[in-house]
Amino acid sequence: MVPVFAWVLLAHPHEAGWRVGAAALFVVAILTDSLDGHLARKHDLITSFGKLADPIADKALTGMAFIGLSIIGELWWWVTVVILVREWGITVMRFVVLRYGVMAAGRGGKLKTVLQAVALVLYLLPLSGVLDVVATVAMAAAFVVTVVTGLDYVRDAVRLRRDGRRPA
Ligand SMILES: O=P(O)(O)OC[C@H](O)CO
Repeated sequence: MVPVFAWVLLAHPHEAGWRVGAAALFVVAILTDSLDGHLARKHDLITSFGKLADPIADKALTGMAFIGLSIIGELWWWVTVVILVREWGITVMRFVVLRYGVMAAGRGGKLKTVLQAVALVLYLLPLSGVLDVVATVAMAAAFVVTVVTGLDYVRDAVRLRRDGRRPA
């Protein structure tokens, strides 16, 4: 679904209908990812693989949205670059500390994904006026929480490595 979303976003970036289509595809994709995790928890099917793979699936989708929005000139590149460095840096770190334990997504990481999703949908939609301001505020909140939770994960990884176990 990520390539289809990217195509719809980039094909006609300044036509309102295509932007609404891109936003709708994004919502379906992110809800599918979240339903997947919900079902795994509900049916007690949580695996170490799922703990590693789920955040990667989220990042593929949100990463494409951030890059696409910067390509079409809707979002500063520096915001996209900082967020991508945080997201993929944490992913690499998860694999580096794997021998000490699986660092699953925490509450902060989940909140960050929700905030990013809300901000991205608002940016994908062809909004104007006060809603444009709401979108900017949502993106600022998502940016701050993304950076802060990234630093939290670094602290957790250092602890995990030092103690040789998963942090509480
Ligand atoms: O911040 P992360 O890397 O834990 O990612 C969080 C996930 O996307 C939540 O499902």
